[in-house]
Amino acid sequence: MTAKKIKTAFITGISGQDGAYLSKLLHEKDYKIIGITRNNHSDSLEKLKFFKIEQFVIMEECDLLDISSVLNLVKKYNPDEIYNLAAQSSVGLSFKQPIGTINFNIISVLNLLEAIRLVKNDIRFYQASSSEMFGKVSNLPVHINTPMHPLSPYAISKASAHWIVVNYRESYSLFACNGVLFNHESYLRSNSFFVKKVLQETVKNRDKSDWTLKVGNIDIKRDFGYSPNYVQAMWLMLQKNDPEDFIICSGKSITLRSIIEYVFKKLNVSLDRLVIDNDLMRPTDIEDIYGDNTPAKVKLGWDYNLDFYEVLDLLIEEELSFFSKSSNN
Ligand SMILES: Nc1nc2c(ncn2[C@@H]2O[C@H](COP(=O)(O)OP(=O)(O)O[C@H]3O[C@H](CO)[C@@H](O)[C@H](O)[C@@H]3O)[C@@H](O)[C@H]2O)c(=O)[nH]1
Repeated sequence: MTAKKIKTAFITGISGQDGAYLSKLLHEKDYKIIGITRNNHSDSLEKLKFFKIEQFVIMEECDLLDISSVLNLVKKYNPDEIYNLAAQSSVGLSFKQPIGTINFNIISVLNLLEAIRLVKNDIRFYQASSSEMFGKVSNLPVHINTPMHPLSPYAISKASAHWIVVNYRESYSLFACNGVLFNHESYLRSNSFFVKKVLQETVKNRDKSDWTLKVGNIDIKRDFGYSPNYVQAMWLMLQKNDPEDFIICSGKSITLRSIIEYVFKKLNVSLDRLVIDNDLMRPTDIEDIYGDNTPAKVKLGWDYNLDFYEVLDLLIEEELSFFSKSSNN
């Protein structure tokens, strides 16, 4: 009997929400995981500690803008798979830091692909691509070939990275693919993002008489899903026989206002607490977007049927439970 080969995976951006859920998934599948962060601070491990898996991940500090560091790391571990989740991932921040966002989100991808091409061209590469790059869409749902009209520096950077991946696949026959993920949430989401901000602030402050929830444009629609299920699609994409890009989404959009109304109702909070703050509006924003997840379901066997209100029920429960634990400590 031959022993099962242990696969090695790099996860860049391991300290984020998706990094933690993907680490958990790969750990359950017996992968050797190399977690790559910009700074190896103890807070990079926070989300891995949530699942008590930090001791199973080898952490490496690497500046993805520095090709020599990337080359050395690839030579050191000879990974089978690279999941590139590292990015300046905030659309809002990208308007304030357009050059930093565009520089990092494009050059880091090029460095990783160059390292694969030069060192070991059978490494399978997953790129965290984004629905943001479709931007101003005139025909919904979005398909993988829908024309792009990016509306932010972040979206422009992700569109460029997306095409770099396609170009390396077509030019050098690399197993490189884009997972075009729409908004996806979880308890581990950073609180600078809309859904987590609404949940965390409301659970924490709802009994304070002077508290208000300040938000930007909430009369727009987005396609929201659940992160633990979305990382499964990332893994499935790298197990296929041939590399291909996929849209990963729920298939439906809902207004941000309806999310606030749902959360407030569940937590008995009056809508008088809602304040629209013009400073939180973006110079441009997508009005409505949802995608077609049929190819992911059919070709990858990806299973996703959650309605976002079901996801919200789950997230409200988790937020309440962790908030009461932290208040009791
Ligand atoms: N963050 C935030 N967003 C707000 C607020 N008020 C309204 N919004 C609106 O809420 C929507 C969602 O914003 P975010 O949760 O910040 O996420 P995002 O900009 O859509 O980007 C996320 O999803 C993309 C697609 O998967 C990712 O590519 C990106 O990295 C990020 O995870 C945006 O239209 C934003 O303008 C607020 O107070 N805070």
